[in-house]
Amino acid sequence: MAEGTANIGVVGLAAMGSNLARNLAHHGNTVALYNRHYERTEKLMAEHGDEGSFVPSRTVEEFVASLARPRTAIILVKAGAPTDAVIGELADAMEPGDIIVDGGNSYFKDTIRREKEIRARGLHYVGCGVSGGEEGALNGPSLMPGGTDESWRTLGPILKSIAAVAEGEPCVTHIGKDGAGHFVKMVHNGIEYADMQLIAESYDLMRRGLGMEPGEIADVFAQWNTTELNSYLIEITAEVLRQKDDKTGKPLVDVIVDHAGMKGTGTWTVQTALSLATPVTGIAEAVFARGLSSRYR
Ligand SMILES: NC(=O)C1=CN([C@@H]2O[C@H](COP(=O)(O)OP(=O)(O)OC[C@H]3O[C@@H](n4cnc5c(N)ncnc54)[C@H](OP(=O)(O)O)[C@@H]3O)[C@@H](O)[C@H]2O)C=CC1
Ligand SMILES: O=C(CO)[C@H](O)[C@H](O)COP(=O)(O)O
Repeated sequence: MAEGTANIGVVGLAAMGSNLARNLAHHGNTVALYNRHYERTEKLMAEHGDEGSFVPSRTVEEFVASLARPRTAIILVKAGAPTDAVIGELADAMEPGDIIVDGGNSYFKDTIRREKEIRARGLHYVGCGVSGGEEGALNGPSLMPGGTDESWRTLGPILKSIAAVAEGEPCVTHIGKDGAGHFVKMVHNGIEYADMQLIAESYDLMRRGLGMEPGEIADVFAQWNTTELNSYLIEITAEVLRQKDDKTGKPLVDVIVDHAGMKGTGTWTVQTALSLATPVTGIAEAVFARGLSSRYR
């Protein structure tokens, strides 16, 4: 197959993939682009195509041909069957030595299975946790890649070029083989569940226990954000509590339903902890609270 000029590709151009592709382009990478429905690719090119070097494609074959060897493609699509579908298409078009990276929130046991299947075809497979949400994907995520040492040699410099920087160091390290990266991302998300539950319960104590108004509680969170409690979640909690509903003028928090969805990473963390006899009581309570919240409609 012909060799292209892009040193990295992104498959899946929704919120995460489009921002990660832009981040890669901002840091001097030539980025191949592919999405199942071409409209997303067109939108990214129309709105941000002038931000760096992009090579858009309409088909997987065209996408793979636009990559330089070893061809390296990061997938950011829905976890589960969609990820398997995209891996299958890419593996059919790629050649031995090429690298498939799954940046989605895949279950680590799926990653172990996929790594074995892909290795048997002579390709490298890297499950890579991506943390920081859409904002992080654009401006600097924390990255948790697994996979082989060989794939890390190609991928490492690319990931270091786009990662967040803390204390002078890029927030990326080679976590270990096969599913190690997604295992760490799963536990990271479990901790995030517990953190969000702590925030929700602190709000509830102030609101129902002390009878404070959302604006007053926002001030408390904003003050906490100037102390050792400083974090992105505390910062945006203050912002969220200040939002008003356009229609009623009431605090938005009083208008929206108290229903928190979940995609599964917190549940996987607790299931894994149970099987390892490791207590993660705070995370378990957070998962139960999200389950209970699903009764509110
Ligand atoms: N959002 C976030 O804050 C974070 C998300 N993640 C993970 O990153 C991944 C991407 O997240 P996000 O950007 O929110 O996108 P979504 O999880 O909403 O997935 C949408 C993308 O998946 C593609 N897709 C869905 N089904 C298929 C399929 N069968 N075949 C091919 N492509 C398919 C869509 O293509 P099409 O446009 O054609 O429908 C689209 O590009 C997910 O695994 C998510 O869990 C990780 C960290 C943070
Ligand atoms: O991975 C993430 C952050 O790190 C995403 O925000 C993810 O969507 C969170 O999952 P859930 O909806 O289950 O809380």
